Amino acid sequence: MKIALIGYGKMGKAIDAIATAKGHEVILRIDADSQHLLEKEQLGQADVAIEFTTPETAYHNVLKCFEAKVPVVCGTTGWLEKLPAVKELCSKYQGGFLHATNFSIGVNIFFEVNKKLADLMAAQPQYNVWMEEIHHTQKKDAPSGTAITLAEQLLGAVTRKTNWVNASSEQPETLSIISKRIDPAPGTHTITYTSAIDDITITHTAHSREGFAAGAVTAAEWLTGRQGVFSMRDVLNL
Ligand SMILES: NC(=O)C1=CN([C@@H]2O[C@H](COP(=O)(O)OP(=O)(O)OC[C@H]3O[C@@H](n4cnc5c(N)ncnc54)[C@H](OP(=O)(O)O)[C@@H]3O)[C@@H](O)[C@H]2O)C=CC1
Ligand SMILES: O=C(O)C1=N[C@H](C(=O)O)C[C@H](O)C1
Repeated sequence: MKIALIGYGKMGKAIDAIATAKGHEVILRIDADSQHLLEKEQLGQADVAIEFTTPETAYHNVLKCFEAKVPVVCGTTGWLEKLPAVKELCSKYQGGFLHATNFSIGVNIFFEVNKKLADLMAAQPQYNVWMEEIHHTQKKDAPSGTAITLAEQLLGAVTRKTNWVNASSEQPETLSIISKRIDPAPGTHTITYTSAIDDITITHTAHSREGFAAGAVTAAEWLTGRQGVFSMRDVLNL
Protein backbone atom coordinates (compact mmCIF):
# COMPACT_ATOMS: atom_id res chain seq x y z
CA MET A 1 0.00 0.00 0.00
CA LYS A 2 1.31 3.48 -0.90
CA ILE A 3 0.78 5.87 2.01
CA ALA A 4 0.88 9.68 2.17
CA LEU A 5 1.64 10.88 5.69
CA ILE A 6 0.20 14.34 6.34
CA GLY A 7 1.83 15.55 9.54
CA TYR A 8 5.28 14.27 10.39
CA GLY A 9 5.51 14.97 14.09
CA LYS A 10 5.29 12.49 16.99
CA MET A 11 2.44 10.51 15.44
CA GLY A 12 3.56 10.78 11.81
CA LYS A 13 6.95 9.32 12.73
CA ALA A 14 5.43 6.52 14.87
CA ILE A 15 3.08 5.60 11.97
CA ASP A 16 5.97 5.66 9.48
CA ALA A 17 7.89 3.08 11.56
CA ILE A 18 4.94 0.70 11.87
CA ALA A 19 3.74 1.06 8.25
CA THR A 20 7.26 0.48 6.91
CA ALA A 21 7.78 -2.56 9.15
CA LYS A 22 4.51 -3.99 7.76
CA GLY A 23 5.82 -3.65 4.19
CA HIS A 24 3.90 -0.54 3.15
CA GLU A 25 5.58 2.23 1.16
CA VAL A 26 5.44 5.74 2.59
CA ILE A 27 5.61 7.90 -0.54
CA LEU A 28 4.97 11.33 1.01
CA ARG A 29 5.92 12.84 4.37
CA ILE A 30 4.30 16.27 4.65
CA ASP A 31 4.89 18.73 7.48
CA ALA A 32 4.23 22.46 7.91
CA ASP A 33 7.16 23.31 5.61
CA SER A 34 6.10 21.03 2.74
CA GLN A 35 2.42 21.86 2.33
CA HIS A 36 2.97 22.46 -1.40
CA LEU A 37 2.93 18.63 -1.69
CA LEU A 38 -0.75 18.62 -0.67
CA GLU A 39 -1.86 18.65 -4.29
CA LYS A 40 -3.56 16.15 -6.58
CA GLU A 41 -0.37 15.52 -8.52
CA GLN A 42 1.49 14.21 -5.46
CA LEU A 43 -1.35 13.04 -3.17
CA GLY A 44 -3.06 11.25 -6.04
CA GLN A 45 -0.13 8.78 -6.20
CA ALA A 46 -1.09 7.35 -2.78
CA ASP A 47 -3.61 4.57 -2.06
CA VAL A 48 -4.45 6.21 1.25
CA ALA A 49 -3.50 9.26 3.32
CA ILE A 50 -3.04 9.38 7.10
CA GLU A 51 -3.53 12.83 8.65
CA PHE A 52 -2.20 13.75 12.13
CA THR A 53 -1.53 17.49 12.23
CA THR A 54 -3.16 20.31 14.20
CA PRO A 55 -6.72 21.45 15.03
CA GLU A 56 -6.22 24.46 12.71
CA THR A 57 -5.02 22.49 9.67
CA ALA A 58 -6.92 19.18 9.64
CA TYR A 59 -10.02 20.44 7.80
CA HIS A 60 -8.03 21.90 4.90
CA ASN A 61 -5.84 18.80 4.65
CA VAL A 62 -8.78 16.39 4.57
CA LEU A 63 -10.41 18.44 1.80
CA LYS A 64 -7.19 18.27 -0.21
CA CYS A 65 -7.41 14.47 0.04
CA PHE A 66 -11.03 14.48 -1.18
CA GLU A 67 -10.01 16.66 -4.13
CA ALA A 68 -7.18 14.25 -4.95
CA LYS A 69 -9.59 11.27 -4.60
CA VAL A 70 -7.47 9.64 -1.90
CA PRO A 71 -9.24 8.04 1.09
CA VAL A 72 -8.07 9.62 4.33
CA VAL A 73 -7.64 8.36 7.89
CA CYS A 74 -7.62 11.33 10.27
CA GLY A 75 -6.57 11.27 13.92
CA THR A 76 -6.25 14.99 14.55
CA THR A 77 -8.32 16.13 17.53
CA GLY A 78 -9.62 19.56 18.57
CA TRP A 79 -11.63 20.39 15.40
CA LEU A 80 -14.90 18.62 16.24
CA GLU A 81 -17.05 21.58 15.14
CA LYS A 82 -16.02 21.08 11.50
CA LEU A 83 -16.55 17.31 11.40
CA PRO A 84 -20.21 17.41 10.25
CA ALA A 85 -19.23 19.62 7.26
CA VAL A 86 -16.42 17.22 6.34
CA LYS A 87 -18.75 14.25 6.46
CA GLU A 88 -21.12 16.01 4.03
CA LEU A 89 -18.26 16.92 1.70
CA CYS A 90 -17.10 13.30 1.77
CA SER A 91 -20.42 12.27 0.17
CA LYS A 92 -20.20 15.09 -2.36
CA TYR A 93 -16.72 14.00 -3.46
CA GLN A 94 -17.61 10.28 -3.14
CA GLY A 95 -14.54 10.06 -0.89
CA GLY A 96 -13.42 7.82 1.95
CA PHE A 97 -13.03 9.28 5.44
CA LEU A 98 -12.31 7.62 8.76
CA HIS A 99 -11.87 9.76 11.86
CA ALA A 100 -11.21 8.54 15.39
CA THR A 101 -10.31 10.49 18.50
CA ASN A 102 -8.29 7.45 19.50
CA PHE A 103 -7.06 4.59 17.27
CA SER A 104 -5.78 2.21 19.94
CA ILE A 105 -7.59 -1.10 20.33
CA GLY A 106 -7.46 -0.69 24.11
CA VAL A 107 -9.24 2.68 24.08
CA ASN A 108 -11.85 1.42 21.63
CA ILE A 109 -12.61 -1.44 24.04
CA PHE A 110 -12.56 1.12 26.89
CA PHE A 111 -15.23 3.12 24.97
CA GLU A 112 -17.48 0.02 25.04
CA VAL A 113 -16.83 -0.49 28.78
CA ASN A 114 -17.62 3.20 29.39
CA LYS A 115 -20.98 2.87 27.61
CA LYS A 116 -21.87 -0.29 29.56
CA LEU A 117 -20.94 1.25 32.92
CA ALA A 118 -22.85 4.45 32.09
CA ASP A 119 -25.94 2.37 31.18
CA LEU A 120 -25.75 0.64 34.58
CA MET A 121 -25.18 3.92 36.45
CA ALA A 122 -28.14 5.62 34.76
CA ALA A 123 -30.47 4.17 37.42
CA GLN A 124 -28.12 4.87 40.38
CA PRO A 125 -28.45 8.59 41.20
CA GLN A 126 -26.48 8.20 44.45
CA TYR A 127 -23.30 8.19 42.30
CA ASN A 128 -21.70 11.38 41.08
CA VAL A 129 -19.27 11.01 38.17
CA TRP A 130 -16.24 12.94 36.92
CA MET A 131 -13.39 12.46 34.49
CA GLU A 132 -9.64 13.12 34.36
CA GLU A 133 -7.28 13.04 31.36
CA ILE A 134 -3.49 13.34 31.53
CA HIS A 135 -1.29 14.13 28.50
CA HIS A 136 2.19 15.47 27.67
CA THR A 137 2.75 19.24 27.80
CA GLN A 138 2.97 19.66 23.98
CA LYS A 139 -0.68 18.77 23.53
CA LYS A 140 -2.57 21.69 21.95
CA ASP A 141 -6.19 20.81 22.76
CA ALA A 142 -8.02 20.30 26.06
CA PRO A 143 -9.90 18.31 26.93
CA SER A 144 -8.51 15.51 24.77
CA GLY A 145 -10.60 14.22 21.88
CA THR A 146 -10.81 10.87 23.66
CA ALA A 147 -12.20 12.57 26.79
CA ILE A 148 -14.87 14.30 24.68
CA THR A 149 -15.87 10.97 23.11
CA LEU A 150 -16.08 9.40 26.59
CA ALA A 151 -18.11 12.38 27.87
CA GLU A 152 -20.57 12.23 24.96
CA GLN A 153 -21.08 8.50 25.55
CA LEU A 154 -21.62 9.11 29.27
CA LEU A 155 -24.08 12.01 28.79
CA GLY A 156 -26.01 9.82 26.35
CA ALA A 157 -26.80 7.34 29.14
CA VAL A 158 -26.50 9.16 32.50
CA THR A 159 -29.21 11.75 31.85
CA ARG A 160 -28.78 13.45 35.26
CA LYS A 161 -25.65 14.92 33.64
CA THR A 162 -26.64 17.31 30.87
CA ASN A 163 -23.35 18.97 29.90
CA TRP A 164 -19.58 18.82 30.47
CA VAL A 165 -17.03 21.50 31.30
CA ASN A 166 -13.25 21.39 31.15
CA ALA A 167 -12.96 22.38 34.82
CA SER A 168 -14.09 21.28 38.25
CA SER A 169 -17.80 22.07 38.65
CA GLU A 170 -20.05 21.89 41.70
CA GLN A 171 -23.19 21.84 39.51
CA PRO A 172 -24.81 18.40 39.89
CA GLU A 173 -25.91 18.34 36.22
CA THR A 174 -22.41 19.16 34.94
CA LEU A 175 -19.75 16.55 34.20
CA SER A 176 -16.33 17.83 35.25
CA ILE A 177 -13.42 16.96 32.95
CA ILE A 178 -10.09 17.74 34.58
CA SER A 179 -7.13 18.03 32.17
CA LYS A 180 -3.57 17.64 33.43
CA ARG A 181 -0.43 18.16 31.33
CA ILE A 182 2.51 16.14 32.68
CA ASP A 183 5.45 14.85 30.58
CA PRO A 184 5.83 12.33 29.07
CA ALA A 185 2.23 10.99 29.49
CA PRO A 186 1.11 9.58 26.08
CA GLY A 187 -2.53 9.53 27.28
CA THR A 188 -4.39 8.45 30.43
CA HIS A 189 -8.18 8.64 30.84
CA THR A 190 -10.00 7.93 34.12
CA ILE A 191 -13.71 7.96 34.91
CA THR A 192 -14.76 7.85 38.56
CA TYR A 193 -18.24 7.21 39.91
CA THR A 194 -18.33 8.17 43.57
CA SER A 195 -20.94 7.70 46.32
CA ALA A 196 -20.93 7.89 50.13
CA ILE A 197 -20.56 4.10 50.18
CA ASP A 198 -17.98 3.37 47.50
CA ASP A 199 -16.18 4.44 44.32
CA ILE A 200 -15.89 2.74 40.95
CA THR A 201 -12.99 3.87 38.75
CA ILE A 202 -12.09 2.80 35.23
CA THR A 203 -8.76 3.87 33.69
CA HIS A 204 -7.02 3.42 30.36
CA THR A 205 -3.29 4.20 30.37
CA ALA A 206 -1.31 4.28 27.13
CA HIS A 207 2.33 3.28 27.75
CA SER A 208 3.51 4.74 24.42
CA ARG A 209 2.14 5.99 21.05
CA GLU A 210 2.48 2.50 19.53
CA GLY A 211 -1.19 1.60 20.00
CA PHE A 212 -2.43 4.82 18.36
CA ALA A 213 -0.03 4.39 15.41
CA ALA A 214 -0.74 0.67 14.89
CA GLY A 215 -4.48 1.37 14.97
CA ALA A 216 -4.12 4.13 12.39
CA VAL A 217 -2.22 1.80 10.03
CA THR A 218 -4.87 -0.92 10.49
CA ALA A 219 -7.56 1.69 9.74
CA ALA A 220 -5.70 2.78 6.58
CA GLU A 221 -5.44 -0.83 5.37
CA TRP A 222 -9.17 -1.25 5.99
CA LEU A 223 -10.18 2.07 4.33
CA THR A 224 -8.20 1.56 1.13
CA GLY A 225 -10.63 1.06 -1.75
CA ARG A 226 -13.70 2.01 0.34
CA GLN A 227 -16.05 4.99 -0.06
CA GLY A 228 -18.03 6.60 2.77
CA VAL A 229 -17.65 7.86 6.33
CA PHE A 230 -16.39 5.32 8.85
CA SER A 231 -15.18 4.94 12.45
CA MET A 232 -12.97 2.50 14.35
CA ARG A 233 -16.13 0.61 15.32
CA ASP A 234 -16.39 -0.41 11.64
CA VAL A 235 -12.73 -1.48 11.52
CA LEU A 236 -12.87 -3.47 14.76
CA ASN A 237 -16.39 -4.84 14.23
CA LEU A 238 -17.57 -3.52 17.60
N1 LIG B 1 -6.57 9.79 17.20
C1 LIG B 1 -5.52 9.33 17.87
O1 LIG B 1 -5.38 8.11 18.16
C2 LIG B 1 -4.42 10.28 18.25
C3 LIG B 1 -4.56 11.59 17.91
N2 LIG B 1 -3.55 12.47 18.15
C4 LIG B 1 -3.75 13.82 17.62
O2 LIG B 1 -2.97 13.94 16.44
C5 LIG B 1 -2.54 15.28 16.26
C6 LIG B 1 -1.02 15.32 16.05
O3 LIG B 1 -0.37 14.86 17.21
P1 LIG B 1 1.23 14.79 17.29
O4 LIG B 1 1.80 14.01 16.18
O5 LIG B 1 1.52 14.39 18.69
O6 LIG B 1 1.60 16.34 17.06
P2 LIG B 1 3.00 16.98 16.63
O7 LIG B 1 2.94 18.41 17.04
O8 LIG B 1 4.13 16.15 17.12
O9 LIG B 1 2.98 16.89 15.04
C7 LIG B 1 2.15 17.68 14.23
C8 LIG B 1 2.70 17.66 12.81
O10 LIG B 1 1.83 18.38 11.95
C9 LIG B 1 2.62 19.17 11.09
N3 LIG B 1 1.83 20.23 10.51
C10 LIG B 1 1.45 21.42 11.07
N4 LIG B 1 0.73 22.12 10.17
C11 LIG B 1 0.66 21.36 9.05
C12 LIG B 1 0.05 21.55 7.78
N5 LIG B 1 -0.65 22.66 7.48
N6 LIG B 1 0.17 20.56 6.86
C13 LIG B 1 0.86 19.46 7.13
N7 LIG B 1 1.47 19.24 8.31
C14 LIG B 1 1.36 20.18 9.25
C15 LIG B 1 3.76 19.64 11.96
O11 LIG B 1 4.81 20.11 11.13
P3 LIG B 1 6.06 20.94 11.78
O12 LIG B 1 6.79 19.94 12.62
O13 LIG B 1 6.82 21.36 10.56
O14 LIG B 1 5.44 22.05 12.57
C16 LIG B 1 4.09 18.32 12.67
O15 LIG B 1 4.86 17.51 11.83
C17 LIG B 1 -3.06 16.05 17.49
O16 LIG B 1 -4.29 16.64 17.17
C18 LIG B 1 -3.28 14.95 18.52
O17 LIG B 1 -4.26 15.28 19.48
C19 LIG B 1 -2.40 12.09 18.77
C20 LIG B 1 -2.23 10.79 19.15
C21 LIG B 1 -3.22 9.78 18.93
O1 LIG C 1 -2.35 14.52 21.59
C1 LIG C 1 -2.15 13.34 21.96
O2 LIG C 1 -1.03 12.94 22.28
C2 LIG C 1 -3.29 12.43 21.99
N1 LIG C 1 -4.42 12.83 21.49
C3 LIG C 1 -5.62 12.09 21.33
C4 LIG C 1 -6.74 12.76 22.09
O3 LIG C 1 -6.83 14.00 22.07
O4 LIG C 1 -7.58 12.05 22.67
C5 LIG C 1 -5.45 10.62 21.62
C6 LIG C 1 -4.42 10.27 22.67
O5 LIG C 1 -4.98 10.40 23.93
C7 LIG C 1 -3.14 11.05 22.52
